[in-house]
Amino acid sequence: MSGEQQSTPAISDIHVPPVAVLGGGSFGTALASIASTGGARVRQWMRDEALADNINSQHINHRYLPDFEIHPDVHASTDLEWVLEEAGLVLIAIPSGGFRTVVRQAAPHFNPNAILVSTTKGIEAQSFMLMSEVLIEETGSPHVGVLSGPNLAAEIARHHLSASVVASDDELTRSRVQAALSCDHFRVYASNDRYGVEMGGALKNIYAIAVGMAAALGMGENTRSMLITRALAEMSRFAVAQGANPMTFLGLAGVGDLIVTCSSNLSRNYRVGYAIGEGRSLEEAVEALGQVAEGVNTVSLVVERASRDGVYMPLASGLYRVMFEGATPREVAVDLMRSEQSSDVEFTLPREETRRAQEQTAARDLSQ
Ligand SMILES: NC(=O)C1=CN([C@@H]2O[C@H](COP(=O)(O)OP(=O)(O)OC[C@H]3O[C@@H](n4cnc5c(N)ncnc54)[C@H](O)[C@@H]3O)[C@@H](O)[C@H]2O)C=CC1
Ligand SMILES: O=C(CO)COP(=O)(O)O
Repeated sequence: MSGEQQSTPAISDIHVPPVAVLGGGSFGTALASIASTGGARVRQWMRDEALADNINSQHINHRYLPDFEIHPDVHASTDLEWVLEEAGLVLIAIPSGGFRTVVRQAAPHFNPNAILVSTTKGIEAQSFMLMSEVLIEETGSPHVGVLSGPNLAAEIARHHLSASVVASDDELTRSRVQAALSCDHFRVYASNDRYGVEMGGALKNIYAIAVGMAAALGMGENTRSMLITRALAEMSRFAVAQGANPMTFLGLAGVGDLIVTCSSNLSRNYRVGYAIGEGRSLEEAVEALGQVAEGVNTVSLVVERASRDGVYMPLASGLYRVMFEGATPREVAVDLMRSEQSSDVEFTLPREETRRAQEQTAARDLSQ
């Protein structure tokens, strides 16, 4: 051995393969630009030829991110085979409703060792599968991950400092994504709780609708804070019952994403909730949006699953009643305020203990 000191390999030493982004919406476009800024060769697939031409000639996605200049090295195309040619990292930003169809179409063109990453925050309706599970089922790849975090596309596009989480049990997937997507305005943290990270991204959309609704009804910051915090309790209760690690909800893909989506008018889910709170029907709210708001479908799927599994989810159930059963937001708010007074952090004081203490106190009072 020579006497020279070996330096520790840094993330900048990791090879960044050509990147393919599937999806021509706001998030796919923001991610393509980040990867290009980081130095990767980037091709972006979309089904709309005019939009692809637009991106290539003017470097603007007029339909989904009109005020933002895309990195000039991003090449858009409707030719899936060309986009996937040589791609070592594939980022999939297709809404959950079309995700499996696109993956099935793309699968024959994936390179055998390509890293496949879902950035979609939704649940498949028929199967209740998360998108990384769909990816594994469709491809059998060992290099599957998810990217999720507080990542409003329009803010990323404006180069506001942002961070996300790559989650995978495959180390190679985590480090390649960190290397490909890190740049001066974007950081990527790693997690091995793929299920928890992905569940966090899907569930927070439900609560963004609820908080948007409360904002439209003129409720204040105490209300917002109560809703966000109880939402965190509720979503982690549900996700843990399905197999997630509760600690994941303390991170960017849990509380981080919940805060941003419940606080910003840039969130489409928040905007749908706001429109309903102003008195619009769900159909009107979704049509006026013209983009995907995953929470609209997620709420039905989660409420049904929670009822099957006996998971207590008063906020999601109340929202479901407003969105699909004609209850008014005010009725639901009153019901929620009068419902069981439970424990704050269930991981320290279980709900059952609070209930038992209340029953014992009531029994003692009755006997006096
Ligand atoms: N926009 C954002 O700030 C963020 C979005 N996401 C997630 O990314 C996913 C995609 O969202 P966005 O890009 O924001 O949506 P978007 O509404 O801006 O665009 C959706 C894109 O997907 C395309 N698409 C829909 N169905 C398709 C199909 N069957 N085949 C081919 N293309 C299809 C549309 O043509 C459009 O280009 C969603 O699950 C969302 O939750 C995640 C983080 C941030
Ligand atoms: O996931 C997001 C931010 O992290 C985007 O939220 P919306 O889909 O509600 O716009």
